[in-house]
Amino acid sequence: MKLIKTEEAVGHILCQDMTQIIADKSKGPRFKKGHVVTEKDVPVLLSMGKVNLYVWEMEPGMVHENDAAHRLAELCLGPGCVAAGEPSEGKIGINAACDGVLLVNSERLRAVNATDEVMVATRKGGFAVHEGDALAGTRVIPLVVREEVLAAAEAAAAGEKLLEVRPFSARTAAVIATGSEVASGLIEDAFTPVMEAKLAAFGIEVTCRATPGDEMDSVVAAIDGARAAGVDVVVCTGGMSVDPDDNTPGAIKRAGARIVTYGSPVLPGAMLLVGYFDEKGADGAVMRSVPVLGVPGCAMYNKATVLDLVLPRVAAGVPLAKADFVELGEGGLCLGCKPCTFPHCPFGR
Ligand SMILES: Nc1nc2c(c(=O)[nH]1)N[C@H]1C(S)=C(S)[C@@H](COP(=O)(O)OP(=O)(O)OC[C@H]3O[C@@H](n4cnc5c(N)ncnc54)[C@H](O)[C@@H]3O)O[C@H]1N2
Ligand code: MOO
Repeated sequence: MKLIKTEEAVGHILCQDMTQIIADKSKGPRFKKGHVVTEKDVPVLLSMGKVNLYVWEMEPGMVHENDAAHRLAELCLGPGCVAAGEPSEGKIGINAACDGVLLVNSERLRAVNATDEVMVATRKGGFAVHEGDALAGTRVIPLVVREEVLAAAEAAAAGEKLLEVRPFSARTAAVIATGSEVASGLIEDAFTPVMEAKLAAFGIEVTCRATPGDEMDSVVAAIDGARAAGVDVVVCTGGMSVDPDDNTPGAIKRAGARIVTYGSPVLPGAMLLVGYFDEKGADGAVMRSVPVLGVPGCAMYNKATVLDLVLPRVAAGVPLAKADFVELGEGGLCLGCKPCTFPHCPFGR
C-alpha cells in the first residue's frame, strides 16, 4: 500500500472507501475499496478534497480481486453450475443452473482451500438443490494477489471442477414391501406410501408394487419381476434386521445384486443395504447398473433417515461406493428433534 497523488492514481486500486457527502442530497461511498481509478475519477476525487490516495499499485504479475474471483469461479463451474453475476468486492457466487443433486469434489476443494490467500465455501454435497439455489461463494483474501497465488489454486484443482449439479434421471421404481403380516393383510401396507412420497420428490414414479411376504423365494421372485419390468430403481422394504425371518438382504443377493454395503454408519438407518444389478452386454461390459435399496423399518416411522441422505444421488444415477457410506458416519447421528427440521439441521452434514 502506498500514498500517492490523486493525479497519479489512474490504474491503481483504492485501499479504502471514499465517502462523498452532498449537503441535503446524499452521503455514502462514492468509490469503493477495490475500485480501479480511471481518468474520469480524478476530477471527482479532487472535488471531494482527496488530494492524496492510499492505493495498491498494480504492478505486473498482480491480479485484482475481481479478476481473481472470475478465475476462482472458473474452478468451481462444473456441469449444472453458473456464476451468480459479476464479482462484488472481490466475491463471486455460484448458483445451480438446474434441479439435481449437488456433487462437491471434496478432495480438490480441500486442496484449493489449503493454498494461501484464496477461499471457496460451498454447501454440503449430496443434497438436492433447485435451479437458482446458491451453491458456493469464492474470493481471494487481499485486494490484489500475485499471479502465482491463483496459479497455485488452479494447480490444486488439477483440471477438475469443484462443483457439479447432476440432474435427477431415474423415472420409475418398484417398491417391494416384505413381511408376512403385510402380505396376509394383517397389517395395512404403510411403507409403500412412504416410499412413493419420498421417490416422487425426485420425479420418480412407482410403477411396480409387490407384497411378497418374507419367504426368500417369494422376495427373489418379486425382485426378478421388478427387474423384468425395467424400472430404474428397485426398493425392498422391511425384513432388513437380524430376526430369523429377515430375508431381504439374502434375497437381494440371491437375485444377483452386487452389494455395495449392508449396514451404514447412520442412525436411523444402520440396517440399510445398497447394491446394483449390473446389466452386461454381449461383450461382458456393464451397460446399465440398476440400484437396489434394502430399506429398514425405521424409514417408515422417521421423517429423516439414511435414505434421505442417499436418495438424491440414487435419483441422479450417481454410482455409490462403500467409501460414500464411510463418509456418512460423521454427522450421521440424527438428534430426533421435535419438530424435525431436516434438511435444515446437522443430520448428514
Ligand atoms: N436384536 C435386534 N433387533 C433389531 C435390530 C438389531 O440390530 N438387533 N435392528 C433394529 C433396526 S436398526 C431396525 S431399523 C429395525 C427394523 O428392521 P426391519 O427392516 O427388519 O423391519 P421389520 O422387522 O420388517 O419391521 C419392523 C416393524 O414395522 C412393521 N412393518 C414392516 N413393513 C411394514 C409395512 N410395509 N407396512 C406396515 N408395517 C410394516 C413390522 O410389522 C414391524 O412391526 O429392527 C430393529 N431390531
Ligand atoms: O438403525 Mo435401524 O436400520 O435404522 O433404526
